[in-house]
This record gives sequence, C-alpha cells and structure tokens, in this order.
Amino acid sequence: MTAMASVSQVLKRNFSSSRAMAGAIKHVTVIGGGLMGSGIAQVSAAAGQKVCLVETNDKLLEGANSRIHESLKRVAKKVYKEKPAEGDKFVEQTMSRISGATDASEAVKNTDLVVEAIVENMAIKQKLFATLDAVAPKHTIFASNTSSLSITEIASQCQRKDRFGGLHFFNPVPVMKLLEVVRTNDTSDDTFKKMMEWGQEVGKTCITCKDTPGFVVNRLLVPMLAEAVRMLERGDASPRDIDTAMKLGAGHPMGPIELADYVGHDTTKFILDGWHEKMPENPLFNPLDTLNKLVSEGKLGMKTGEGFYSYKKK
Ligand SMILES: CCCCCCCCCCCCC[C@H](O)CC(=O)SCCNC(=O)CCNC(=O)[C@H](O)C(C)(C)COP(=O)(O)OP(=O)(O)OC[C@H]1O[C@@H](n2cnc3c(N)ncnc32)[C@H](O)[C@@H]1OP(=O)(O)O
Ligand SMILES: NC(=O)c1ccc[n+]([C@@H]2O[C@H](COP(=O)([O-])OP(=O)(O)OC[C@H]3O[C@@H](n4cnc5c(N)ncnc54)[C@H](O)[C@@H]3O)[C@@H](O)[C@H]2O)c1
Repeated sequence: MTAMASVSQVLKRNFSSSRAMAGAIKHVTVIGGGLMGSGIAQVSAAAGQKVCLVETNDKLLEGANSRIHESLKRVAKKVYKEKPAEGDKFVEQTMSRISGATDASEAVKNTDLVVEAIVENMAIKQKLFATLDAVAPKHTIFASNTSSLSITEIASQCQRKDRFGGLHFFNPVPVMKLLEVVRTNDTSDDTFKKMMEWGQEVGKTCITCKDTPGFVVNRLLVPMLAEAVRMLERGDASPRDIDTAMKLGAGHPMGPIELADYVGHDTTKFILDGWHEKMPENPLFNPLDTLNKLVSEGKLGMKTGEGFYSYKKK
C-alpha cells in the first residue's frame, strides 16, 4: 500500500481503542450476511454495538458467523500482536454482541438502525423495506448498502422517507476506511446526523453525497474498470500489464482487472447492465462482450476460482 495508510494502521485505528458509545444508535440489525453484511456486522459489534444479523436460513447464518470469526482473528493477530490473550478476549467479546435471526420482521422490533446488504435487486429491496416499515419502531432508521441503485427508489414504498438513507461500505469492510453516507431529498437533518455519528463510531471516515448513480466512488470506479476491459478487448495490453500499470503507476492497491475479479462478475454485470439501461446514451456503460462471456461460463472471479485470472490451487 502506498500513499494510503497501511492495512495494519487502519485495523489498529478501527479496533484497538474502545470508543465511547455516545451516539443515539446502540442496536443495529444487518439484513444479509454475505460478503458485505458479515463485514458490517463485524465492525459494528467490534465498536461495542449490539448486532442482530439476519439471513434466509440457519446454514447461511452459520457461514456468516464463521466468516466474522475468521476475520476477527486476523484483526486480533495484528492489533494485539504482543498481547494474544487480549486478542482472544476481543474476539470473544465481539462475537458475543452478535445474534442471528431468520425472521427480519421479528428482528427489527427493538432496533435503532437497519442496514440492508441483500442481493442487488430493486424489487427485492423495496419489498423487504416495505415489510419492515410496517413493524419497526417509529424512531428506527433504515439504510441500504446498495452499490448502484437509487436510495430514493428503494425507499419509495416506505412511509419513513425522512428516516431513510444510504450507508455504502467498501469491500473488505473491516479493512476499507471509507463510508459514503447518502442523503436523499427526503432524508431529515436528524437522520443524516445520526448516520454520520454512527459511521464514525464504527471506525469509518464518512463522506457525504447526494443520491446519484454510483455515489462518489462507484461513479468513478465503474468507468475505469469498464475501460480496462475495453483495453483488453482491443489487445492494447495484457491483464497483468494493465494491473501492474495501475498499481505501480497510480498507486492503486489492486489493478482494475484484479479488482473486478475481487468484486465478482455477477455484481459487475448487474451494475453495468443496470446503468446501461438507465443511461443508454452514455457509452461508458455499454455492455462488454468479455464480461458477458465470463458470466455465462460461471467464471465470476475469485469466489468461483476463475474470472479474468485463475485462482485455482495447482
Ligand atoms: C469486468 C468489468 C466490468 C466493469 C463494470 C462494472 C464494475 C463495477 C465495479 C464496482 C463494484 C463496486 C462494489 C462496491 O460497491 C464498492 C467497493 O467495495 S469497490 C472495492 C473497494 N476495495 C478495494 O478497492 C480493495 C483494494 N484492495 C486492497 O485494499 C487490498 O488488496 C486488500 C483487499 C486489503 C488485501 O490486501 P493485500 O495486502 O493485497 O493482501 P492480504 O490478504 O495480505 O491482506 C493484507 C492484510 O489485510 C488483512 N485483511 C484483508 N482482508 C481482511 C478481512 N476481510 N478481515 C480482516 N483482515 C483482513 C489481512 O489480515 C492482512 O493482514 P496480514 O495477514 O498481512 O497480517
Ligand atoms: N461485493 C461488494 O464488493 C460490494 C461492496 C459494496 C456494496 N455492495 C452491495 O451490498 C449488497 C450485498 O452484496 P454482497 O456482495 O454482500 O452480496 P452477497 O451475495 O455476498 O450477500 C447477500 C446475502 O443476502 C442474503 N439475503 C438475500 N435476501 C435476503 C433477505 N430477504 N433477508 C436476509 N438475507 C437475504 C443472501 O442469502 C446472501 O447471503 C448489494 O446491494 C451490493 O451491491 C457490494
């Protein structure tokens, strides 16, 4: 890592001090325990919050729990290098703040904040929030971790539009320092203030932005990744050379091709197709033949063992 803080510095800053829990939000419900939801649950619990993690079944809950446990052990090994017993205590105490549930409507009955991290699909997100809106306490704030969808549209079926916003985390959540706090035209000042305070409490540096496609980071990242694939398609350079160029020439921790494999091509395709449909006049979001081929072959990146690169153990 170059101009940015090292991973070790980030983990130390986020996890070593026991920050005072001064904010209004003490209990968080995270819906979806995949890649992002498990990370969001982890950083919330590590900061002293009570967390309920919701998944669709017990097996997926177990998977999320063990991902969190493994990640916490990596954090503890680094932060409590000289004091392993304290590290074990940190892992145990953090895990004890996380409970699991499979019924989201039941889970939100006593919560201050709901952070949704389920599949990137507008209709599914809208349906989930409409259901929860009818049962969650009046004061509860709703937030989505969507990468590419409009927060205003996700909130459109809810009454509590003033208590709705975006909390966009980055992958891997325990390591990445940024949180984009997204305000719609309806988000109240009070909700916005509470989301910002909560973001800082869970150890993130918060920036704020409007509810525009891709917010800040993805509006810049998506065209760059797509352009890297277009370079590849034209035969301008190899994947390895494009990645090396951006790492050594621009100081990025991962090159664009590696990063696309890391995010996963179900997600990258969903984002690109969705934006092409919404903004057909913008050539930056034109479909990519190479990406469509990878997805049709089930080569979704690191998580399936193959994408642009192969991750299979030889
Ligand atoms: C196909 C093209 C299509 C184009 C169109 C569509 C494109 C769409 C793309 C947008 C997708 C948006 C998704 C989302 O909305 C936004 C994002 O999240 S974007 C992704 C942001 N993330 C990054 O950019 C990551 C960049 N990479 C890094 O920072 C680093 O590489 C890394 C991931 C931190 C890994 O670091 P390395 O040094 O390389 O490798 P290590 O494995 O050794 O890790 C270092 C150190 O970190 C600790 N660590 C790593 N992961 C975790 C974890 N999950 N939990 C705890 N700790 C972790 C690890 O312990 C290591 O410590 P050590 O072992 O050395 O003590
Ligand atoms: N992957 C990334 O790099 C990244 C980064 C930032 C934001 N996001 C966004 O975060 C969200 C989640 O992405 P992910 O990568 O964690 O996906 P994922 O597929 O890893 O996890 C989603 C999880 O949600 C669960 N789920 C689906 N419907 C549910 C429901 N109704 N109730 C409870 N659980 C449900 C699934 O079982 C799955 O485990 C998406 O909106 C995505 O765009 C992803």
